[in-house]
Amino acid sequence: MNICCIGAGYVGGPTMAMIAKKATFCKVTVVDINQARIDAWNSAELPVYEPGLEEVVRECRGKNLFFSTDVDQAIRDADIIFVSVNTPTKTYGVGAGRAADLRYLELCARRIAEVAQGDKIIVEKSTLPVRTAESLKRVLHSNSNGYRFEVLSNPEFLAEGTAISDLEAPDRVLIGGDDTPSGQAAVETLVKVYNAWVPRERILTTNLWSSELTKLVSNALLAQRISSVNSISALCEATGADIDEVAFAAGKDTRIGPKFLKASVGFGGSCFQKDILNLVYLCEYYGLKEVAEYWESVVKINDWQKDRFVRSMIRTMFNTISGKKIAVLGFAFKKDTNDTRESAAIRVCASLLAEQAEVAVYDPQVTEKGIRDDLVYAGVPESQLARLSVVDDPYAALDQAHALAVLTEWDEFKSFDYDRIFTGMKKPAFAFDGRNILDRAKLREIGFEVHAIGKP
Ligand SMILES: NC(=O)c1ccc[n+]([C@@H]2O[C@H](COP(=O)([O-])OP(=O)(O)OC[C@H]3O[C@@H](n4cnc5c(N)ncnc54)[C@H](O)[C@@H]3O)[C@@H](O)[C@H]2O)c1
Ligand SMILES: O=c1ccn([C@@H]2O[C@H](COP(=O)(O)OP(=O)(O)O[C@H]3O[C@H](CO)[C@@H](O)[C@H](O)[C@H]3O)[C@@H](O)[C@H]2O)c(=O)[nH]1
Repeated sequence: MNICCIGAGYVGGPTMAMIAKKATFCKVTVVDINQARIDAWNSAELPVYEPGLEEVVRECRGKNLFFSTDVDQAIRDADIIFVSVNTPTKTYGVGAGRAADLRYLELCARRIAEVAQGDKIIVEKSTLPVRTAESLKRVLHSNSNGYRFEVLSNPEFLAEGTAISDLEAPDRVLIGGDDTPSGQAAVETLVKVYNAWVPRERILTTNLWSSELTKLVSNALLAQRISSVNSISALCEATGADIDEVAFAAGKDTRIGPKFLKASVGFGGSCFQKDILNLVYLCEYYGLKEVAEYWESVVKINDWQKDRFVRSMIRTMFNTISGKKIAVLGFAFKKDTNDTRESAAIRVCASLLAEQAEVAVYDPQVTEKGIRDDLVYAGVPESQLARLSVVDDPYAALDQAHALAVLTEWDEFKSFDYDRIFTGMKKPAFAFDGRNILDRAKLREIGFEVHAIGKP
């Protein structure tokens, strides 16, 4: 079976690598218009950092896994075409700041219709608004040369940093298709691919719209848990309760469950905010104002939590951080990834720079260019960026700093030499733990003044 995936990003690359590894009867070609990205996939330095990914790619690349910029040829050769292009929040026109920008997806559909020389199964891998499959079918069939295109929805649930284990043993694979004989046949073809390693009972099949909506709802529910626990973290700080104790005890109720209740400086990542705003836009479109407001509050609490963290830093440091050096530990939106999209660190660093702090960032995986680009995109002016430094050595970031702020939960931060760090810092030495990973008792013993999320 020939599989093509359009879009060699965080999802397309790892997902197709896993299909190539497990469904060895498939030849998988991942294509992209970004030459640099494809070159990187074909090199020793993959464009995506994921534990375990390199091994899978090394095992399959050149055998049944290929990366190419020849989009047309890959489309022509394929029986199944996954579309895994970016679907960012629209920044212009109607729905700006909320709706999903579907222009890349539509371009793919038009290209497929134009160059295909046979019937194809088209799989929506990107996260999309409900009923996108309908538009996709119209674009495909209005431009086809008489060939049939069966459209399926197969949203991806992998989380970054754990992509390989998530793909290897997914909680579920979801496939939505039309309730017609040809639609169901297409669903069965895709089921066969996943069933090469995923037990059949974990492969759920639904109609197209349920599948598309489930993806948005899953992310909304996950993000809602974080905003819920973050909102309570503020109440904990006010009352003397401890958010980790509260979340642990509440999560012991099997109806609530223990996962995704970790208070933090705020959730980030390319998906949660984008997908909730997409859901909000859909609700507004269908006239469901109250439902839209309900879900939008999840994003509002998240922004409030990031701002609350910065306000607390400023208040604690005698109401001014102007000219003070602040060491920021971690810029990625979570550990074990080099991805910074919507990372809480962006808003926090932008605010610190606006307050005229000297910000020194250390992240084990994110490049200086990535960090500067993010801050420029966030609107930080050049004059303020002059006060930003990005260093490879965490101890250099911390030397002579007035405060440290943990913004990503990288494991290595736990084992730093805090005695040495304390000696090199200005006094009082402040530690603001936006991830609750530091050993507060030990740091206090050393002499730090420690502030954590939702802690007395
Ligand atoms: N990142 C995640 O963890 C994750 C998880 C689940 C779902 N998703 C969803 O998957 C989709 C892709 O996300 P991503 O993080 O992989 O995005 P990405 O930006 O990393 O990758 C998308 C790729 O598509 C390419 N592309 C765009 N238009 C193209 C075209 N016309 N022809 C060929 N290539 C084209 C881009 O060059 C880019 O390399 C999004 O809808 C996202 O919401 C992402
Ligand atoms: O208890 C928690 C759990 C997560 N986070 C933060 O939430 C964000 C998102 O984390 P996570 O969900 O682990 O990573 P993503 O890669 O964004 O994955 C989410 O978004 C993907 C894209 O749609 C989905 O496929 C995944 O199922 C969904 O978990 C990160 O900033 C985390 O630090 C918390 O603050 N507290």
